[in-house]
Amino acid sequence: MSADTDPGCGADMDSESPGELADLVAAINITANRLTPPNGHRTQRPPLTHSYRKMSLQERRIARQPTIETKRVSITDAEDFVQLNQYKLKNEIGKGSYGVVKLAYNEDSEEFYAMKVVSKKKLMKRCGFIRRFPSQGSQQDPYPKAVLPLDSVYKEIAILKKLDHNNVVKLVEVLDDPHEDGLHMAFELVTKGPVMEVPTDNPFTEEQARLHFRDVVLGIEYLHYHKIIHRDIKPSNLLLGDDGHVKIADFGVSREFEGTDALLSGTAGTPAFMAPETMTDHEKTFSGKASDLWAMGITLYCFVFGKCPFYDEYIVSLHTKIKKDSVVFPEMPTISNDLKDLIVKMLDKNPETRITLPEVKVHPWVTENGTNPLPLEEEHCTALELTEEEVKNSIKLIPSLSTVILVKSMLRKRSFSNPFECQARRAERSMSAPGGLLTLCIPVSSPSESAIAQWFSTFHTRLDLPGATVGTRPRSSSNQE
Ligand SMILES: Nc1ncnc2c1ncn2[C@@H]1O[C@H](COP(=O)(O)OP(=O)(O)OP(=O)(O)O)[C@@H](O)[C@H]1O
Repeated sequence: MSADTDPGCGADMDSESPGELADLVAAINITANRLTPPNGHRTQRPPLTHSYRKMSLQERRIARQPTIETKRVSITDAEDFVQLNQYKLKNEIGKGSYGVVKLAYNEDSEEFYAMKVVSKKKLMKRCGFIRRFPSQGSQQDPYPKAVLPLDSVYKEIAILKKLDHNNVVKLVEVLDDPHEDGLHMAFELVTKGPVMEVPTDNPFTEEQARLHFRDVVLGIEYLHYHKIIHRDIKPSNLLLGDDGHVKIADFGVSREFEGTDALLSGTAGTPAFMAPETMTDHEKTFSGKASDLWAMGITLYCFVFGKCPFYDEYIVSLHTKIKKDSVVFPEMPTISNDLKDLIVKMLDKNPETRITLPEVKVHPWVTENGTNPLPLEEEHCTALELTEEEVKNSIKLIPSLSTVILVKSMLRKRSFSNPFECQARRAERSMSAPGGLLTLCIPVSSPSESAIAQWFSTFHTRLDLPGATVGTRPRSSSNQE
């Protein structure tokens, strides 16, 4: 939704509703057993517990597949879908300011995705129109390059490609054929859609709000750690997955920064969620991190009251309220003093004294007085590691063709000698450096490929001896010794 046209407190989903989307996905009879149960309604969320959070943190340690970039696209229209390479595009499930989002079935992976479809021509026209009518007397380009709509989509793609976190939506594939108008972005499907439509008469309980807010905190910590300011945090950009976890979406106005924080200027995002310091004149810079924290505070308020704390249908009056008015807590529903304390600290008009993310993480409301701490930054933000299971099954992770050739050769020759080394070199080395040569004889009757590879990988990593040569003998000869 565009920042210029809507203060952002209204619901902006006019396509399939979240419950309908889950039903729709489940109803499509292709891979029913792999999909969301038909009753994907909000009230059916699985209970979230602390151990659940621990489990998914371990799960996410497995690195995701990198985003695929496809430059050749074939599009054919069928009766009730459009075939786009391996994707069948079906119903529209959402609308953004730059295009629509469709449910897409990938015939290769047999999974559903959310396909954002953008018309490059329309985006170019939009900026062309603005370029033809510069504001009167202005010497400056009224639409600086960084915010050209098409550029901002490519910027969004560049950012999304780098991200791999449980609480951030994943961009799976970008299909961008220079000869086609449509730019397609396949995202993982987050079946329940926006976590909340604002305004609503059914806000979350404090417990529900805490669960979702903690996900947002982790997602934002990950983004800030990777030097990205989201700039448009609001409930409609927080998508709820089948597993009850929230994922941050829509990086259309995000910014990358260098150093410890972004020094931003100008307005971006959704007016009702914008921090007071962002509404000053354009030359003044402000902290990107602090502005994300403000938007998180407004979001938390929406979670428990179902409406924004500052609202006016006129942008100028809205800005005045955001800059001048104090936060008012309605009598109903009543919320705890800890939660009030957190919201007030997040909605501190002064970005210098506003609560920071590390402080939010240890706030008593967030941690339930320290009984439910959030993981440390290094536990969920740093580069992904192998899980114990992956190390155990290292045969599945053979990374290079040369390793595969090595194992195959060992199987064929029943020898652990290096197949890439020529006979002569091997002989030369064994003659010249007999002391450095280690020959191991192990009994092998009929080793399986995986057994040899597993043994080899364990042996290889433990031994770590340059020039070590490993040989095998048939069991019979070994038995004779
Ligand atoms: N990965 C996804 N899974 C499920 N639904 C999605 C997904 N991504 C987007 N949607 C749906 O499509 C809608 C539009 O998303 P999109 O990101 O295009 O627009 P937006 O959030 O309104 O942002 P903007 O207009 O600022 O680009 C979302 O509100 C959501 O309902």
